[in-house]
Order: sequence, then structure tokens, then C-alpha cells
Amino acid sequence: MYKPTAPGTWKGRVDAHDGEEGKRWHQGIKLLNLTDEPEAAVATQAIALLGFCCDEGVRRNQGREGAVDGPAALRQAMASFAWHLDEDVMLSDAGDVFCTNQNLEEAQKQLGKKVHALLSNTYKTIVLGGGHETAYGHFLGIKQALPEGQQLGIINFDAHFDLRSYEKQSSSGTPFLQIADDLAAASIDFNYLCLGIQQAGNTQKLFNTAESYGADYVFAPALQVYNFQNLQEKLQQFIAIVDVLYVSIDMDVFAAAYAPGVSAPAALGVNPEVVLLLLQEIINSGKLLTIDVVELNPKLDIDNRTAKLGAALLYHVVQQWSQV
Ligand SMILES: N=CN[C@@H](CCC(=O)O)C(=O)O
Ligand SMILES: [Mn+2]
Ligand SMILES: [Mn+2]
Repeated sequence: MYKPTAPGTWKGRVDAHDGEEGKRWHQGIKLLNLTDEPEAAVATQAIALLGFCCDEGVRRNQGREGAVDGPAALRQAMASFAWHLDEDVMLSDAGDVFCTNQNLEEAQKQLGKKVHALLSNTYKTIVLGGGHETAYGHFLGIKQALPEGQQLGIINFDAHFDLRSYEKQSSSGTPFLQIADDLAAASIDFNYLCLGIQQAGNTQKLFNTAESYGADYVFAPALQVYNFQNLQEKLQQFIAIVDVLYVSIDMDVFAAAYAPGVSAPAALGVNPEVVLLLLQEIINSGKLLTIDVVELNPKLDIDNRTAKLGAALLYHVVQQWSQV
């Protein structure tokens, strides 16, 4: 269920005549094998990518399958980024966890183990999804790594709450209710802020669940650069009450013009600029523990637009996160 990334996977443009000055991500990234427990990160700033090749949650949620190929498409979209990282920064690719035989629950457990291995060895972790069922597996690792007494904050950029009932089965629509219930069982608060909610994309039942679980949210039409001061205030209030942050970026939060390659595109979704500004606020808080990008479906993408957007956001995340 786990495979390290094969040598040669990262490839792209080479400016050989420019030497070190021509360096790109595919030439600087290190491959990290998590088959055994990784060694503690040696670099001052160690960032690791980990793929979750899975769309079983999307299938179970009546969505359009294809997110299983999200990690490969994101790697490809990142490969030729110019290298502007400081010398003390190590960027690693820790391979992929796969979902086999539709066994989502086992795949999520395996993802949790690998996330825990990275976090407990001081890697700043970036999980490449996968449908939004990625979030529950990601959380299993966060929960194990969370120091006792620390408050976890979850910020989800998403058109949807993903708070559906998992009584019959879990899916890409249920991860944050699973997380809320797991936290409640461990007497830990569920601090959940959802940014970019589409009213038309969430039934009254979901709004009621959000309310009963104390979830906070901002509708997509309010997630605009001109409203940034209000957004910043709301974000800062949320960040102030927690110790560490888990951020999830569901690519369907963006307008379909920017992100056509998702199971459930949002015609009136948000613009990327405001998300980038909010990510910068989050990273500057110094509380970001781990992040994922989910729901990219390369089969439905147009000219790799969605993959390139996810990758571009991660470029800025890596650049800024490596400095805090
Ligand atoms: N991952 C979540 N997906 C959405 C899908 C909504 C739709 O298909 O319109 C959800 O369950 O709410
Ligand atoms: Mn989602
Ligand atoms: Mn969504």
C-alpha cells in the first residue's frame, strides 16, 4: 500500500549551461523512503511531500472518479519550478500511499502512519490527495503527533462542509464529521473553520450539522480580496485560540474557470488570490503543522489548469513555510 517515489519520476526542463543558478525543483528534491521509520530531519527546515493515491471516497460519494492520479499530476506540475529555497532547506518526496481493493479504511490508516512518521521526525508535511477522504487519513497521523493538551485548529478551503454522516460508510463527503467525533471521544475540541462554502452546494442538513458541531464558515461570495480585512480578522481570531493548524485545500473551492479538474466544480467559486493571501496569514502565524491539497481530478482537467493552480499554491506555501 506504500511505495517510495521511483528515481526519474521528477523530471523537467534543464538549463545545464546555467549551472547551480539554473536549478529547478526536479533537480533539488530528495527522495525519502518511508518503508522503515525515517531518520529525523537533518536540515533546519525539512519539508516532505506525501501522495495519497485514492478516489474510493469519491466513488462512494457518487462523485466523478480520477483523483487517484492527483499526486502524479501535482508532482509533474511542480517539477520545473525554479529553485529559490535557502541552503538550509531540504525538500523531500516521501512517496505514495495507495488505496487497494476499495479498502479505504486501511488506506487511511496507512496514510496516518506515514504522516505520523514525518511529523514526529520534524518534517513539515504536505499531503497530495486524493479525494477529500485524504483528510481523515491525514488526521489519523496528526492525532498521534498532537502533543497532549494542544488545541488543534482545522481550516478547510472548500465549497462543501464534508460533514456528511458516515453511519453507513465513510467517503469523501464525511471526513470532518469523522474527525469531530474522534476528537470528541478523546475530549479534544473540534475547531473547524470552512472557507468558501457554496450555499447551493450544501443541504440544510449539512448547515444544521455544521451548527450543531460549532463549525464556523465563510460563504464563497464573501471570500474576496476587497473583503480581506474582515477575513483577516476572522482568521486571526480563529488562529488565536489554537496551538497548531491543519489546513486542507479542496480544489473545488475555486471557480471552475480556475479549477475545472474536480469532481464537483463550482461555477461561482473563489479566486485564487484571496486564498493565497489567507495562506500567507496562516503560515506567518507560525502555527501551521501540516497541509493537504485534495480533489484534483486530472481526467477532468483542462490543459493541467487545476494541477498548475494546486502546484502554484504549494510553491508559495513551500517558499514561505521554509522561512518560519
Ligand atoms: N467531497 C465532497 N463532495 C461534495 C460533493 C457535492 C456534489 O457532488 O455536488 C459533498 O459531498 O458535498
Ligand atoms: Mn471537500
Ligand atoms: Mn468540496
